[in-house]
Amino acid sequence: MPSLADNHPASGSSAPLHVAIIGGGITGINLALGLERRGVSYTVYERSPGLREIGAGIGFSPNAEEAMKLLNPDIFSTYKRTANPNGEDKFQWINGLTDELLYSLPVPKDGFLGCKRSEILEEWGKLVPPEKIRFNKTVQSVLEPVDEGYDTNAGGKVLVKFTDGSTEKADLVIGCDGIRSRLRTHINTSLSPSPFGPTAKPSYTHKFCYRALIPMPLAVEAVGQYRTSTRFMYNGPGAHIITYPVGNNSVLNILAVISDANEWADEKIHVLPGNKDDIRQAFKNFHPTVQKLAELFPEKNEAADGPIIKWGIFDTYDYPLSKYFAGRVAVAGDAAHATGPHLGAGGGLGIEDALLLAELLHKVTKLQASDGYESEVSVDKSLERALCEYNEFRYKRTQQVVRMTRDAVDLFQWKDEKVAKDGKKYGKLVTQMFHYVWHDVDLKEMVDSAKRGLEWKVLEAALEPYEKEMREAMGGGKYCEPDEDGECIHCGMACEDRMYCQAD
Ligand SMILES: Cc1cc2nc3c(=O)[nH]c(=O)nc-3n(C[C@H](O)[C@H](O)[C@H](O)COP(=O)(O)OP(=O)(O)OC[C@H]3O[C@@H](n4cnc5c(N)ncnc54)[C@H](O)[C@@H]3O)c2cc1C
Repeated sequence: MPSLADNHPASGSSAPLHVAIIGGGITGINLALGLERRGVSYTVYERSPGLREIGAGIGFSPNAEEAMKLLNPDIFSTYKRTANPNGEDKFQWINGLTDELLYSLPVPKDGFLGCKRSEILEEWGKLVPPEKIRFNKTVQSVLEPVDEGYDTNAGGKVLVKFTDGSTEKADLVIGCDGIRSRLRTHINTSLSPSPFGPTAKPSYTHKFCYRALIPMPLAVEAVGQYRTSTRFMYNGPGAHIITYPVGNNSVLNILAVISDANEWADEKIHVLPGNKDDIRQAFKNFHPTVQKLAELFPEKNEAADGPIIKWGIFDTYDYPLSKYFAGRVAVAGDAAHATGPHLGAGGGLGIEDALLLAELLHKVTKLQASDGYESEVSVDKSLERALCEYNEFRYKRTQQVVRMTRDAVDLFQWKDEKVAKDGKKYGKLVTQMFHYVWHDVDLKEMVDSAKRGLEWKVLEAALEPYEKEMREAMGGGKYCEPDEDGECIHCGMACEDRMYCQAD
């Protein structure tokens, strides 16, 4: 099937707008590669000295795979090259107390593959031309023409200020700067009066996790060949473990998620020194298979010669943004809608966001270059309309996934024990949730509808001055006001239909 990306040149043509992408994580790099493919000018600003991801696994769901194909076929082929082949095309849940199969959900053929995070990001990063990504650039603030302190010499562009004192200009700034996004704060403040005060902040979900990549021979010794060959989740009261192989079956990715009645010690830091005893304690009443998996976690963080890391799971459920943009600043990925990991959806949603943004921005450049009325609309007005479409098509779905992810972890961790242990009821719920993430969006339809909406909105904006002129030429720009007999009370003309009043 032809890809949307097939319609675009493999980069090159100079475009009349420039986009600043803040953050070189999964979302930022996918967006960069989508714009690259469509010849839209951009620069990525990343605060780290290089593209960095932690040593853990990630699985990309079928919707994410589809979005990759449509964004840029090179994204998809790189993913396929890096991803681990499925042992079996299914996702299997085990009752963690009895070690019996609870439910098995088919995944599309060769789909929902696991990768090493560091590897996939590094490989995608190689596809971005080096001159288009700037490292060691931490955004401090952004200023738009309406903001106090805006430098009027900046020609109406958005100013991006960095902590090193430097400044850059762009027509549009897209914050792909993750769960603790500065750009989200900027938008929320700009959208005043905001229902959530000055920060639409992430909050602690009362779950924390431990993550590790275990050498495969050790994992096989613990739980056997089959259980390490494909994706499994072990559910139980207050905790669950998920495992799947990555790195061409060289390591087993393992994630233990544990419920926590306490508050998180410091909301500004999402990782804290951990202790393997947390894991032992959480799974002490589970089946020996799960206890063996729990034992696979290291006692120490060897690389840092320190304690293992405990990750707080935060999301934007309690304090969401009310809109994903303000003026010419937008957010995408976790910056817009951070979600827990339990449906394996966050990364994929960021890639879907990137697809829509890339397509809409490309459309703006095409409208600007057209010889129709649309080209008379300024770039900034067209961009604001593009962001309206982006918000319209992304807000509902992404917020729904944030909510559903909280329900999913409750299900995995036996909030309702009866349902959690009943394979039929459990299967129905879990299928609904995963299918919502995987299939509830037709990405091509989303892109086409949003582009049609943009075209219409830009045309309306283009015709506005002509309409005004015409109204004025036809009598002051007021419509007739009919009396009971259908005659205008001002000019006396018959006016069953709306028409311009001829009175002076
Ligand atoms: C335990 C766990 C397991 C998960 N498993 C899955 C899974 O299997 N599948 C899935 O799809 N999702 C999964 N997710 C979610 C997924 O990891 C995230 O949704 C995804 O990484 C978000 O990518 P992002 O690019 O939006 O943000 P990030 O990855 O957070 O990237 C943000 C980037 O912005 C940079 N940055 C931040 N602030 C600034 C600044 N001021 N200036 C410049 N740069 C800045 C950062 O350095 C970083 O590089 C999981 C999450 C967790 C916690």
